[in-house]
Amino acid sequence: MSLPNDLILSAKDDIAIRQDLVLVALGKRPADLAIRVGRLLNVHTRMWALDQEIVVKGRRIAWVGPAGQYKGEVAGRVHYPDLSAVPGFGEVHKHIESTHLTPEYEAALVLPRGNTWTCEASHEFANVDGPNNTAFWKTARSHGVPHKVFIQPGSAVPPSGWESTGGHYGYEEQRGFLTEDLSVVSLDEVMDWPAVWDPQNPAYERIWGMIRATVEQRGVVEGHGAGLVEAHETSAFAASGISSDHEIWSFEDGWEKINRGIFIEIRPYNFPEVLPGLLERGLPDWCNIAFTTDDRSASETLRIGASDYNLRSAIEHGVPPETAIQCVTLNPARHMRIDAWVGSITPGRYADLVLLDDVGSVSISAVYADGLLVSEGKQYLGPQPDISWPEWASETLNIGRLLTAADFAVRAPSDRHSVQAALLRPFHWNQDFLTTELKVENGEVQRDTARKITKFAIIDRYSGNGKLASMFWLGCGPADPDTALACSVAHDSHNVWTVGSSDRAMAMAVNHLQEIAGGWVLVHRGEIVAEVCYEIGGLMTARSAEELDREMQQLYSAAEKIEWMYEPSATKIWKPGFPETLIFATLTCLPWRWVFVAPSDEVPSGLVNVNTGQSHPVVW
Ligand code: HPA
Ligand SMILES: [Mn+2]
Repeated sequence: MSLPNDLILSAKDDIAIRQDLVLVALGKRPADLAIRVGRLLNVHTRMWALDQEIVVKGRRIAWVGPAGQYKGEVAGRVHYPDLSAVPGFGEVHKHIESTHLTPEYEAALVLPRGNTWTCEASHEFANVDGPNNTAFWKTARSHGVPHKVFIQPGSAVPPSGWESTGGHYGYEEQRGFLTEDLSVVSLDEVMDWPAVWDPQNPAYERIWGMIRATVEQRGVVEGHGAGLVEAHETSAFAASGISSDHEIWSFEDGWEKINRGIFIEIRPYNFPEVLPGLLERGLPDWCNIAFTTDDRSASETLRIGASDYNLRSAIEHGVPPETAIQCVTLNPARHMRIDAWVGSITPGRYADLVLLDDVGSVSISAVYADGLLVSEGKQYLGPQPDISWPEWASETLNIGRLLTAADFAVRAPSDRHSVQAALLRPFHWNQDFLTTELKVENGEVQRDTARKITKFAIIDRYSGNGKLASMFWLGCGPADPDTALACSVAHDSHNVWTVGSSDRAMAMAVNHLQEIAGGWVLVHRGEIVAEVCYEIGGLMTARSAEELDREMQQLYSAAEKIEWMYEPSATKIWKPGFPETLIFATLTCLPWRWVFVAPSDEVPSGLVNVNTGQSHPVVW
């Protein structure tokens, strides 16, 4: 009798799998494997049980209990007497796109680090190709990859009412996604807060349509509540039906939200500000807390780890290991309503185990996912399919023409020797943009490197009409002459951005970016000195983490030869040196106000206030 392959979760297949598991659990049908471990953490009781056996059929757990007591037949047995088994680690909020690897290579990177399932916050790829987003995220799993991706279609598609991208989601789209199969579980981070509270906002109908479709299908509405801390704001955030927040930047932020029923998803770089307060208060119940990655590049993951790093860091901050393990397993699984499939080592769930030789330091000896031994140490042993991604995934930059230096000129009103100019910084969260006076030469407004003022441009990569907007930014970009950096990762619309000390270098960088179908291009003193290919969606590459890291290291070393301008800004993730975090400087969600977007009829200059809808010329 053939069983479904149990890869893409459908209710029909799940029932067939469970009917078989019932008979295996009763010993009436044979099992495939018995994994005997020194001890096993039951995350439902937060207690260890000694000398346990996990009996596996197919990809699932059929039976768990004291070693030797299972009465059915078992085809194979393995025994790890000195290891502690904990459930596979899950990510409740992660943009796999930010690893910049396609899902089959993400799996090879994160499985050895204990991460066996991920709730993919997919507004990134969804803004590149909205119609194919769910198909994209099911492809690797359909090829048998044992890392499970639970798909969260993006509410931020497009991210604000003043942007248009490769996707446009509303009620009908979200209803369709949620009825496809069980792998689509929620609505990705609702983060356009003005579109939630303000009926006058142009995206109000669209956002509430997506929320309604999610509620209708009993999905989870995920949130992004950066800067919403005050009682009325957090009450409104919770009252909307938004169920979580991962933008927890302070203890007060997390405390105000968790006390209003909001599930808090804490990222490791926020641990120092958030965890001590929770521990000092002796928080007795951590079930409404998860630890999660959000965004982490392949290079950073190779350097510090994946979910294992999140767990290790929380333990180092004083969270008891067993409680911390619940925060990366059962808590996020329950929050996302997928705890029937992942989050614990119990019958019916996927056979995902992390075998630790030391719990406190999260030292991983081996990982099982779907009942398969997928890693020993850092060595990935699982399937590595060679997926030939279709053109809708690999040809996604549609600027439509080669650009010239003249395209980047900011022209002054006639007969002016100087103008007033609007300035933004990376992560400029002030009520107003900055203003300054800039010189005019031959009718064009000039940069002022001495005051760290350079030009930043956003190029529409979707319409094919080759439109772009340029303005002046403070405290970022290269000081060296004829130098520019271009990238096709521009959260969350993922147009193309470039920052540079000459219009010629900016045009050169963007034109080469078009040749490599997306990624990074660095031009130094008029020469292309480094490139990194993100050929899938302009966001990811179908290569190993190690291969991508080698290319990133070449970019970093070329960038070290350049003087990068810097001014502190509103967040600690903005640092001196190579401005890699500029990929996040084009966000248009909370807590931004004035933002720079690709030009449109509504916002021809690209400069708009997402709270008020007010736009403004970049010079006057
Ligand atoms: N919030 C909003 N957009 C994003 C994030 C985030 O945490 N990460 C990547 N895009
Ligand atoms: Mn967010």
